[in-house]
Amino acid sequence: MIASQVIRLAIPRHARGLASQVGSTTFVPGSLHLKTGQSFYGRSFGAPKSIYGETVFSTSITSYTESMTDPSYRGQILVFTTPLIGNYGVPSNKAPMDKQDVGVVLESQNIQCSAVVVADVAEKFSHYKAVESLASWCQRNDVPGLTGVDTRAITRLLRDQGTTLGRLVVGQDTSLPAPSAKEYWDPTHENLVDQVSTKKSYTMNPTGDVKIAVLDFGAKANILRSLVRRNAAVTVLPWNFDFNTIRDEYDGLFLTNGPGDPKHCMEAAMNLRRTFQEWDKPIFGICMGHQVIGMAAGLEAYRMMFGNRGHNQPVLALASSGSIRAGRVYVTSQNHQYALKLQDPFPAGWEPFFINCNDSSVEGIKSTAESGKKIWGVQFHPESAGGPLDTIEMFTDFLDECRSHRLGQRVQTGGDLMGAPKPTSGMNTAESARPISVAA
Ligand SMILES: NC(=O)CC[C@H](N)C(=O)O
Repeated sequence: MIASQVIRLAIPRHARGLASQVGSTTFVPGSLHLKTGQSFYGRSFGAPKSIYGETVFSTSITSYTESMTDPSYRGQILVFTTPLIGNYGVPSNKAPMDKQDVGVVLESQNIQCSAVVVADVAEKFSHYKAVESLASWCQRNDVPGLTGVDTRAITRLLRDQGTTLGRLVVGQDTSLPAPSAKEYWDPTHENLVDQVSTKKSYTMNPTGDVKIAVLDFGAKANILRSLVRRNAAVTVLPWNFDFNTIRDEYDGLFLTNGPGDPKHCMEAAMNLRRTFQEWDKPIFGICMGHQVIGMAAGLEAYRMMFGNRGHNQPVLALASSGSIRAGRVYVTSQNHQYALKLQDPFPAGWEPFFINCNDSSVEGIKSTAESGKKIWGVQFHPESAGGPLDTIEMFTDFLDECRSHRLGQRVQTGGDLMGAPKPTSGMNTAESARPISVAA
């Protein structure tokens, strides 16, 4: 790659000077510099501030509001491949906290990504629930945006060279030279989970009929909502809380999504390994939660080239369990940069559950029937928000197993986890498990 390569694509004339007027909106120039030397020039919107971040792309067509509030995008400059973004505006983010809702409409209180890059930001928006434009929402959240750039070119670069550190530059700063390679901030060096996880535990829907503890690595609201709406009493705990100290009070354990490199969550994986050994109630994890389950099981997590971000990722089920049938393809919502390594053989007591149809990466793992455990991890997001709901019933499956365990009953509805024999010695023990490790 040529270090000083500059790609000037469709640079609107007004983007080269200071603030200028288009219609009723004032635009200031903005640009995106990549550590690999490429620069893209356009117009800024939202907060007038320059920031560093990890530049990633998402192929989602809708749900920019849900993606931008997903805490797993923390530290990232999010490039949307869909050209027109903002056309349905932004809704009010207030919701009740009750048996149906968890206090927010979107995936968290605020925008979580560092910045957004779009080909064409909608100046006008229209939706019956919209209360403001994308630009004004970004401004209020102190998040900069860049528009008027060729997001196809940026995406092709990121696809070919992998996720790349970037700097989004706004206003006067656009006349400064691009940063040198060593000036780029790398969010993966930070424990981003610690920044977004709750600091204090709290409970939602306390009268629910099944008690679920949630380790919060940066929970999307729709995960909590999906549990609450199925009448679970949900206690959310900080990511590094040792669940073993309170586990007898709960019917199940859930591990959420979360930002950054899973190796920052080793402490949680070590705690969880003990839980596997000493507790036989159901455990379910999504995305970061799935990676932590995998590391605790002795699998390795590695960094993918550009990850999977979008709401159209096909996964093939390799095993049947609950509502999931082996051999079926499910379309899923995803946002991840890391994945568990497919290894042969899998650690004792574990098997692959899903595989990605595009890149063959591991999309899910589960405890084997022989292990007697009820543990599932999925790399994708069954709760969607946004995206398809093909796998939403996995929440029902999990809570059914928790209720069934609680009642000491067997659920006779088929699927290899249903009615599995009681725990034996099939699961990894501290001695047999591989060391917890993360590939560079
Ligand atoms: N959505 C998530 O939980 C992402 C997990 C992890 N941060 C990754 O990028 O792979």
